[in-house]
Amino acid sequence: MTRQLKPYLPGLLLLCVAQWLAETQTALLTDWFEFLKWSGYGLLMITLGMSVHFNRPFYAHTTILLGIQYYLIQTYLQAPSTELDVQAQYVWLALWFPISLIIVALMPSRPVVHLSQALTVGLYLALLAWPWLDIESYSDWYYGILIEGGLKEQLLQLWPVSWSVSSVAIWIGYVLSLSAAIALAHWLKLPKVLPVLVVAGFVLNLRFHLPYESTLMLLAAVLSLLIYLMQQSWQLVYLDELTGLPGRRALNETMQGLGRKYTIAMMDVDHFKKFNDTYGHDIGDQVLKMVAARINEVTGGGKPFRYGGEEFTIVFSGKSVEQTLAHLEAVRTAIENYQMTIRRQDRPKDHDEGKKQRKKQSSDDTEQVSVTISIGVAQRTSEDKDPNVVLKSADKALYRAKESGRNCVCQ
Ligand SMILES: Nc1nc2c(ncn2[C@@H]2O[C@H](COP(=O)(O)OP(=O)(O)OP(=O)(O)O)[C@@H](O)[C@H]2O)c(=O)[nH]1
Repeated sequence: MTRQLKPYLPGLLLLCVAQWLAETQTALLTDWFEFLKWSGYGLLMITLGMSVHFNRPFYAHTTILLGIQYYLIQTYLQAPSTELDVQAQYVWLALWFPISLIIVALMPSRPVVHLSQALTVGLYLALLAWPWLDIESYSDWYYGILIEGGLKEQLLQLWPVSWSVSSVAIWIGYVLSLSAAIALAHWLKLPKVLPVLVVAGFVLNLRFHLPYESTLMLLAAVLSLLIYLMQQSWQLVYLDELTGLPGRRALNETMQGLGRKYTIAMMDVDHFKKFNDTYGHDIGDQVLKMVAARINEVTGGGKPFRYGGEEFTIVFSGKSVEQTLAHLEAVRTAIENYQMTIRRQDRPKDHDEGKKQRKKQSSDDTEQVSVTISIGVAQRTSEDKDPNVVLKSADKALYRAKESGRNCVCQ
């Protein structure tokens, strides 16, 4: 549970800090208001530039959405909300923001400079345009539906407390958008900043009455965007895409920072070429993910990496070979004992023939497979001080493990 919540923490923490400042530091905020306001626009420009540079359209769109929302709040919504037009615009803007975020999140992934991105901008601007271009007809419509159409009574009946109708509409809109954002971030693996931004919009609307609330929430939201964008760029550079383990670049940097005592283990999946040839490259990929997941569970303070292909490395800082052997044995046996269920490859390609056969052998459709790994391990010595030399010694020990019949640890 805590692992699932962890990605949301940086953004939520920033939102909490912004709320604390809004509650307690009014005098300080008054003195610094102009600076904070223009910093907000500056950070928006930096985030937009970085999103375009790193080809991250989702981040570019959310930065634009935040910027538009902030500009409209500063320009049009500083009047008391008892003014009917202001209230009508406020409700529309409050709902437009999370709806546009969901639209942007659902757009198919295309490069940042692509016609579809311009169309997406057009779509959310069109959604926004009516109340600002034609406020009179929009207000007539808004109040027509709400008051003459009886929607106000219906909405208020839904609510146990006597809130204003705009609060009820915003609550319903935000609860739906937040559920959609969490579902998208979780199941479609969309950026975790999406729910954080919906929460930011929600809190902003709940506490709109506080002075400086919109400026603080903009700063918190845009800083969250920047943090998530940098985190994603870091992952692109350092993490291996298939297995999610740190890759070769991360290994090289870790090796540069090692002290006087450390051990390096090199490991390689046994007969993996044969496995690929028998079951296909896609199932080979699934096996590599399974192997990486077991290696990632290594105990004893080992740091796992994907060295490349079907080779992995574990670095134990501050440990001798003897201190690591039990932990490496545990990884080796965990992989040996792991049974992966795969679909059989010999199913007939022809659809009708396939159906007939599946009836006959419905439970035979799958097959259990397992793989083993060989491990070579070496530690820093007074002769071998360079981590690259230690790595080469571990590689030689791996070769000996292969020669000794595989599925074992050699030093
Ligand atoms: N599916 C898949 N296969 C990979 C990947 N990277 C490397 N391979 C395959 O891994 C296999 C490595 O084969 P070899 O180096 O000949 O070694 P081996 O068959 O494992 O034999 P031993 O190491 O001697 O036990 C090759 O067939 C590569 O195509 C990958 O990312 N995915």
